[in-house]
Amino acid sequence: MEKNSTVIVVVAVALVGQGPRVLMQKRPANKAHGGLWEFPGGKVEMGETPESALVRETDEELGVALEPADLEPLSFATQALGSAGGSMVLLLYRARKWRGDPKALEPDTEVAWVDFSALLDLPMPPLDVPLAASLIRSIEGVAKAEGPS
Ligand SMILES: Nc1nc2c([nH]c(=O)n2[C@@H]2O[C@H](COP(=O)(O)OP(=O)(O)OP(=O)(O)O)[C@@H](O)[C@H]2O)c(=O)[nH]1
Repeated sequence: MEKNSTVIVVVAVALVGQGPRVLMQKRPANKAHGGLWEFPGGKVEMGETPESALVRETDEELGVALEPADLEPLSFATQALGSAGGSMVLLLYRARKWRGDPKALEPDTEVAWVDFSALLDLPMPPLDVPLAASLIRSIEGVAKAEGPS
């Protein structure tokens, strides 16, 4: 049987604030990965670039305005979609600048600022665990490069 070669591209962003801390979003109970905490974002739609999809998703979900130039590619993770084939690729960006105070605008979602020290204790979808670890390492790398304060 011919395998499905569809690749679903999902984009997500780590909004990083002082602390450091990161904005996480709780998924609606009735959706895939319901009740788990993830990075805000969603699927890239036809005609969009990954960056324009993220600008749209963060506007819709959080009411924040991101500039594509402020999106730093950070890491990615992939997952097979099941026996029919196909896969999902999750691209994680990092942003330190945005306009607006993030709020949970979608029904049945929550947002929370999470200290990096507590991030890996959150219940997250499986793909987010290595991505969260990459995020923590990236900030530790910045702290080392900048030297003791
Ligand atoms: N946004 C986002 N989605 C993630 C993350 N980790 C992860 O496994 N996913 C999965 O990627 C998929 C993204 O779908 P979504 O439902 O958020 O996308 P969307 O906003 O375009 O939704 P829709 O298809 O319901 O309209 C979901 O299966 C979601 O569970 C993450 O950190 N952020």
